[in-house]
Amino acid sequence: MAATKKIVVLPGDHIGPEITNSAVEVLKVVEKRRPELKLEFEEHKIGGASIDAFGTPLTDETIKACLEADGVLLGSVGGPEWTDPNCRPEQGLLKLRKSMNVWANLRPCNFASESLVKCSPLREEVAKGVDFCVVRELTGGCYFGDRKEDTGDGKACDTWPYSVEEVTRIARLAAWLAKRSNPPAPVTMLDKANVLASSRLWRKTCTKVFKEEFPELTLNFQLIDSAAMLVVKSPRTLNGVVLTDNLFGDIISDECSCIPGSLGLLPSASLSGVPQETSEKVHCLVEPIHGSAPDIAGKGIVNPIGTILSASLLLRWALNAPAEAQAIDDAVRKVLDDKSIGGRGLYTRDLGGEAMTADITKAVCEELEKLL
Ligand SMILES: NC(=O)C1=CN([C@@H]2O[C@H](COP(=O)(O)OP(=O)(O)OC[C@H]3O[C@@H](n4cnc5c(N)ncnc54)[C@H](O)[C@@H]3O)[C@@H](O)[C@H]2O)C=CC1
Ligand SMILES: CC(C)CC(=O)C(=O)O
Ligand SMILES: [Mg+2]
Repeated sequence: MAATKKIVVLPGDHIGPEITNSAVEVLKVVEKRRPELKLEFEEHKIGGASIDAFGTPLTDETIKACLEADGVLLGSVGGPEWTDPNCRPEQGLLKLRKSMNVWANLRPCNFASESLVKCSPLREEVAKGVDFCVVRELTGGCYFGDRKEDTGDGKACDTWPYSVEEVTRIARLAAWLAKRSNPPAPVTMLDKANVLASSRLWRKTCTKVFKEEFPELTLNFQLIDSAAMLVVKSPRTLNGVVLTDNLFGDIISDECSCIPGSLGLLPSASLSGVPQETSEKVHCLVEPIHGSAPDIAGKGIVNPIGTILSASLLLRWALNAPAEAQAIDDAVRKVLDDKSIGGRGLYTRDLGGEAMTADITKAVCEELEKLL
């Protein structure tokens, strides 16, 4: 009999439940067509929903469930209604990442379908062929450094700590990813080494790791401000692996989402190690890269593709089911390429179309049924 895999689902706030519902529907199709992959879904609260129910953005019970699970699927947290700086929805997500020790956040940026090139605000010849993966350090840096709130003295402060150990492990993971490509992909590290001490530690550590352990790989350095310019001017120069810290990775990946056309398209997977490289349990948390989009919540118009592709990453990284993950990617591509709808694919409003969240989800499920 197939061993049941437990997936913890954390819908979160605003559009969170809409997008996790879509991804769970898609995963249920996989389960239906692959009886050897038995999935059990267990839902918990996080963020504002948890504050409202329990007075805290993340309970110990939810952390325990996530640590015991085979994988965690998160929607999004946050919203303007939670205003207490000492009890914010986002603190729940940061605490979850730290508790699961998921220090590596992989954010692939490419075209889920080549037909999307025409949705890019960039000219076609600039946008086409973009294919890189942002490897963002996720449990260090200024999101986790000591901070001081303004307590009425008109002063606030955030700190930006990194250790050689934290940089070494993410550098090795980026190199491991780069080596999986044929030919091996170049790695571009983004930092602010002309100003920040933590960035200089990153450069020194990455240079050492690549020179001593991966001399066959190319490691380029790019300052983060000019990298932000390259993302819109010549994004293919970043093709390969883009290695960067927590804050820079957060910001640049939202900018990168404009290349394929919408923040709603891009998935992410956060890992506590490389599953193929260790016998220890690797925790895996998947989520779209966007936030809780309060401006469009509850209208049925959210683009669910970033979350559906996150479910694909869950199959790939947490459940060792690469063929099923590929089938989801292929189903998404078919839906985006479906010319039967006004001759231009099935798109939600963020991509200039009229499809509802439910239309996209249903179409992906139907295509997936045919593929599996
Ligand atoms: N991982 C998480 O849970 C994250 C949570 N947040 C939180 O989300 C809240 C809103 O933040 P914003 O800055 O507005 O960022 P956001 O990512 O929620 O939205 C930015 C813009 O993109 C649009 N958008 C986002 N996802 C979309 C989708 N799937 N389909 C169509 N359009 C989409 C929104 O409608 C909005 O206009 C804040 O409380 C923030 O802290 C922000 C980023 C990540
Ligand atoms: C804690 C967050 C809301 C961080 C964020 O914006 C992200 O991970 O994309
Ligand atoms: Mg973000």
